[in-house]
Amino acid sequence: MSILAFRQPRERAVGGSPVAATERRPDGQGRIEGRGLAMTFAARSGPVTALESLDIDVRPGEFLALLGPSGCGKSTLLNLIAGIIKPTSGTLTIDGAPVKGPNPGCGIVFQQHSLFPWMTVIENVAFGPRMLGHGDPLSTARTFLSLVGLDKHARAWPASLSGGMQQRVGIARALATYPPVLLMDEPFGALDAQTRSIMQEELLKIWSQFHTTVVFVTHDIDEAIFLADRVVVMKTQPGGIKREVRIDLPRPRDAALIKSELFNHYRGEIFELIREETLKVFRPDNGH
Ligand SMILES: Nc1ncnc2c1ncn2[C@@H]1O[C@H](COP(=O)(O)OP(=O)(O)OP(=O)(O)O)[C@@H](O)[C@H]1O
Repeated sequence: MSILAFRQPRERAVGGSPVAATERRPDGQGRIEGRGLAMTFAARSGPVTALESLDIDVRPGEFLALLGPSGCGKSTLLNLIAGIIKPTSGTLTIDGAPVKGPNPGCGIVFQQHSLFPWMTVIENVAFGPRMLGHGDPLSTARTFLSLVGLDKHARAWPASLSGGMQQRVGIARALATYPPVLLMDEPFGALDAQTRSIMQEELLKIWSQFHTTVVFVTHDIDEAIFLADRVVVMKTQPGGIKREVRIDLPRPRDAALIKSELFNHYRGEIFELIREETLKVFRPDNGH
């Protein structure tokens, strides 16, 4: 599949107005549907119900952020979508096909750089296309390294790159198989504030070319608002969805947006939602 097939498909940011997420993905792929999802872990101290009765729909090409207090099940939900773990009950499909295990239709980027240290940067990015038997893995890898601005570092070892550069390689690697879904678990959590802000803008630029469906886990309210079409705030004990907040900020977005009145409004609303849930953990008898 050509990289051009996904280039700026139908987004017309006329007057900066947002476009419906359903229009974004020309091939209509990347739809995630979860119904009645529950996940109970058998921990040493007894069963831990991480998620219960969770329904989720993510539209093709949508950018969804998951926010919530620590332990509310964000990573668990991401791992279910990735097929890394199986739900205790409920159904989960991607483009109508049940998720039965890890599938190449999901690219994954974790917080800690998960590059293979024994492979050069370009070999890391070529790994997925090679495993899937795609035409010319090295040429694909070069294309994606160029997309994240690291083509000059193709022959470098991962350890010689900064944290931000390693995460860019991680994004290139995750996208190099053209997955309809990109799952990101606090990918910028270990970066300093400035690098993080630039990485967020870079991610949106890349996304504007592919419109891969993104599910992005973060603890950072500003990051979630800046990136997402929709922020899902999760609740604790057991984990589920508390509220969804649609982010009607114009695209394309740049860092100046975080000073706007509307951004501030979303920040306040989401802060209160998360605070309510966090208080339940710290003051369980308080009735909050
Ligand atoms: N493999 C596991 N075995 C036992 N319990 C687990 C396992 N994985 C997660 N849990 C528990 O499930 C709950 C949800 O964990 P999860 O990591 O999904 O939360 P989270 O919202 O991603 O947290 P954080 O924001 O701190 O990363 C927690 O109580 C956690 O201890």
